[in-house]
Amino acid sequence: MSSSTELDCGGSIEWLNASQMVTKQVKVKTMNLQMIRNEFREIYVTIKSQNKVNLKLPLVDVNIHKNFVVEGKASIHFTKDNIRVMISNAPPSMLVMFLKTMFVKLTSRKNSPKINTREQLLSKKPQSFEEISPISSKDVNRLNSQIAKLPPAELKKRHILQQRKKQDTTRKCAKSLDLANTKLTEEQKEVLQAAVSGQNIFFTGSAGTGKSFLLRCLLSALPPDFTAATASTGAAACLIGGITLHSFAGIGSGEGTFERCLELAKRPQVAQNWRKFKYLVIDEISMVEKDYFEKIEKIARIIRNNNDEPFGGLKLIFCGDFLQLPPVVTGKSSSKKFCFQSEAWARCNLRSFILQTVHRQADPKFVSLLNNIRMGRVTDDIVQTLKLTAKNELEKDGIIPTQLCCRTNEAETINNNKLAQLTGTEKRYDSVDSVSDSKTLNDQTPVSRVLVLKEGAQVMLLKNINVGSGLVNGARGFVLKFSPEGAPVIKFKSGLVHTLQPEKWVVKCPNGTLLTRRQYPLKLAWAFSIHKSQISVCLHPQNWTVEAA
Ligand SMILES: Nc1ncnc2c1ncn2[C@@H]1O[C@H](COP(=O)(O)OP(=O)(O)OP(=O)(O)O)[C@@H](O)[C@H]1O
Ligand SMILES: [Mg+2]
Repeated sequence: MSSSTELDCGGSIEWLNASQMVTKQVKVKTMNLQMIRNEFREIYVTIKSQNKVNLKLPLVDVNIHKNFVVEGKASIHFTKDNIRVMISNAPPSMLVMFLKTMFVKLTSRKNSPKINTREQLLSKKPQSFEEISPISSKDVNRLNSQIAKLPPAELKKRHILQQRKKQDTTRKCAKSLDLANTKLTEEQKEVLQAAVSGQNIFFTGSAGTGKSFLLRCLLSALPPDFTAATASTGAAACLIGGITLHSFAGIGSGEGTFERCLELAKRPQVAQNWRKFKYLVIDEISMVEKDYFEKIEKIARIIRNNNDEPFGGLKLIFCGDFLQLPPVVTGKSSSKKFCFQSEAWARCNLRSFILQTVHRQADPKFVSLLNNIRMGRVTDDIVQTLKLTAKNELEKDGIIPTQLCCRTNEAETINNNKLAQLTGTEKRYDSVDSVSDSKTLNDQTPVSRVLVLKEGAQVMLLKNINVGSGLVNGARGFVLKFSPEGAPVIKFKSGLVHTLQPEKWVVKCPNGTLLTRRQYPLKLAWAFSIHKSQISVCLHPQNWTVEAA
């Protein structure tokens, strides 16, 4: 893995003339950028790509564009040499660290005493280049003292700009670049190391041990163009910014004969998908069915023309908890098995990790109770503790516990009945979709095409609007009224009253095109299916009071 002073990526290098026109361009599949310093402590960036490029550019004045850094893209313009390096396919968290280090080193260097050319020529120091050290506390102190020296007006301007930028980024890319800054625990780090070093891994752990959290960190440490980020359900895929395993695999439900499935997978677009990736990530793997798993494993070997390695040599990163959701059983086949029961799973030779620390709940007694139930161990003590909760007050500020149902249509019936019981006028909101009648948008966004509300309707928020004030995915409340413009005004359980605006969801198709849906981020929440609740509220379960159906 690259350090924060080195970056492996793809991209191109452009030579510009005085009017900033590109006079020469070299495109490369892979290149290596590294920050080094010479005997006079001047910083250079080396750019190397096999036989194609070998540059050493002084890091004195650069313009950095980093709007697409979450996608692993950025550009660095070395103004002195008028060379622009277009970076793509960089692991986003590495790219963030690299650019951050470049910024800190550049700023702290600006303050250091300069040695002029004459002094350099006369110097007796032997010529040397060494790797630059990662950001040190010295660099940070230098940077801070420089900021402290700024006049108050400039400081204020910077602060406002920073705040605005922060809000923008949070809204634009919730998948967070801050992941680069977050502290993984030792057990999480071990998984990350194994994955980025190319081992086939499966990591599991009980609810709240940070599986999804770690997976998002992991995805940001892998090259996006070579990583197929998939999940067994649309909603889980949406949470990691990926696509469903079914749309990636391209064999429909996988229920046809193997020959038929192979035929489907050989379609050019699908086959290209199977060939171009290096890593296959599957979240919520427990919901992937055995026969389906076996089929795609064999198909991968055939299409990738590599029969010796599991999945034809793809590096595998599987995540999920087999003690949570099993594969969805449809009417046709009632005896579906877990994918770990397949021969293909054994062939994958996965290194398994079990995350132990629960991050979601702080109460050790509650954690232990949940862990016992997870393993099917329900002692008298646990029964007693749970029975005592029957005395808990269920209704709070007009919000009743959400009922969990085994089937989606059961939950829909409850919600529709409750809505019908309200006497107010119905308000209907149609989503604005980039394509009409899209099954993908219906399956992969948590919001429905048509949302019907009334005053008093119990709802759940489906997007993080403002984490600091508790307006998070999973927060519940009820429709207090409709604003003069017709927008729903929600009173949340926390007491906060907020007028909602339509939000945008973006779904990636297997061919890379993006579909969008704009809708109010709400869903009726008197009842929810267990599958939906698992996926919609996994980020903020503390907002839930749940009553079993
Ligand atoms: N290293 C960490 N530092 C701080 N917070 C963490 C860390 N790891 C996980 N968390 C937090 O713990 C909570 C639970 O994490 P997460 O949703 O990833 O768990 P999970 O294992 O995927 O649970 P589930 O099985 O229910 O899907 C989240 O709020 C997450 O941000
Ligand atoms: Mg999870």
